[in-house]
Amino acid sequence: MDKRLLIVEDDPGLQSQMRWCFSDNIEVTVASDRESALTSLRRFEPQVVTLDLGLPPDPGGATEGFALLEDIVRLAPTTKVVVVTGREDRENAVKAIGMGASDFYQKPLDGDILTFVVNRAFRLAELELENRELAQNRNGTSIKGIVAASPQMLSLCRMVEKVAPADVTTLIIGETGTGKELLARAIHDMSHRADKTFSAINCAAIPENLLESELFGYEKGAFTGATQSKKGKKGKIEMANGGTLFLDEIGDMPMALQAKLLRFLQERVIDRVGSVNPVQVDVRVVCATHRNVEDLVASGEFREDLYYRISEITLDVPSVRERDGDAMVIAQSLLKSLGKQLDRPQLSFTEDAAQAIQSYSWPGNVREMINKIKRATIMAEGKRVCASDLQLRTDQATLDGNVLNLRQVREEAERTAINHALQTSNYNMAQAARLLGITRPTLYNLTDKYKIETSPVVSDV
Ligand SMILES: Nc1ncnc2c1ncn2[C@@H]1O[C@H](COP(=O)(O)OP(=O)(O)OP(=O)(O)O)[C@@H](O)[C@H]1O
Repeated sequence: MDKRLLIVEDDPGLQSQMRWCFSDNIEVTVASDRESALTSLRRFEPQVVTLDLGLPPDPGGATEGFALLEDIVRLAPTTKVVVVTGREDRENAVKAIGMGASDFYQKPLDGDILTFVVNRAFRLAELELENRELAQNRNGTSIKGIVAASPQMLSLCRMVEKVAPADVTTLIIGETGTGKELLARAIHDMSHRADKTFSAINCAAIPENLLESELFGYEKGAFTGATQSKKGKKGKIEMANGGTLFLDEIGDMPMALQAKLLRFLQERVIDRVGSVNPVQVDVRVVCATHRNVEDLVASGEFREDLYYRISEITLDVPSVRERDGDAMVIAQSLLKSLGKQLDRPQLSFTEDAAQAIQSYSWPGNVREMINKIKRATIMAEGKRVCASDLQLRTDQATLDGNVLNLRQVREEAERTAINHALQTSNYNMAQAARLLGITRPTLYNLTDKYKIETSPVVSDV
């Protein structure tokens, strides 16, 4: 920091004495009255001002000095003002501090003490500047894996940073692909449990009859006849002991298991399947769902008491279309990382591609972006990804002169919807079927009929 000091002093003798107190690394300017002091303040922007309160036209009083102090605090609030008063003038010194001066110095002049006080003011100004710069630079987020620039997402990230160290049960809600699991991991990584296990289970992906033993484990001999039961096995809850348990798609948890989970959350003990000896477990629970849990409670599909237990804190992750400017920022970052991964590091978006990215509604959020940009990275010719490489067309086939009949329109619509559901659900057939409102076998029939790929083009990012 270039140090600049303004000395406001009307006595020419004192002015030059004060000048001599400061080493060469401080640029010193002197002013004798309020007007010239304000001119210097504007021109040199000193970090520190020493201000003699007794200025003309009231050199015996302090009115002009106080008026100037008020001006400085108003015009340059970060400037540190050291008020210089007479020996017996404690009262005015205290008043000046109350008005915003950072320190005071009492005459007669003692070079060592004045230098000490002024250097301390410079140090304070420097620390405050560093602090402001740090605060300003926090326009991104330090959460690993999260690319965000929108105020909506940045404020959510700040919340995550606050929630993480507190051992509260947290519910993360938001549309599919918005980053709920990423945030759950961030909560774990930023908590005091970070060096212990993060154990995740997707309640929608595991058949109901297996979910209980997956979660709670089972005791030796629990399932008569089953070979694996000879040994017994710890469930995900026990495996997370000391760490964090992430229950994804909690809204899909079967009713019977909801009661058992509630008991665990209340008493922090679990009963393995086939066991009568409860096991004490210390885990932090983070849940996520893309479903509206309040609606599920209203329709009787989710226990109200469990809902209150899991949502001590609720984090609502905005969809990509609700984040101002994030679609483009995330797309650029994905193009860079996928380009590197797929050996096409020079790729950039054309203007029409950028336009398409910003106007598309991204119903599958970041996961859909990954799939679309991965495809475009592979398909792009030359060094530019254009809108057609992204395949963001939303226009439906209509009965114009180019369409044969209603069956063709219907098939086209079905094909588009299925592709969309598969990409949105990251090719999870059960989830895609649910999105489409059909059964899994029907979805398989349709993907066979339309020869639609049931797995992504290349492996995940
Ligand atoms: N802000 C982001 N920046 C970069 N990548 C992101 C961001 N948000 C999510 N992702 C990536 O998008 C993909 C989907 O994220 P994640 O699995 O956390 O979403 P989700 O909300 O849990 O989805 P679902 O509800 O379908 O389980 C992951 O590969 C994740 O790394």
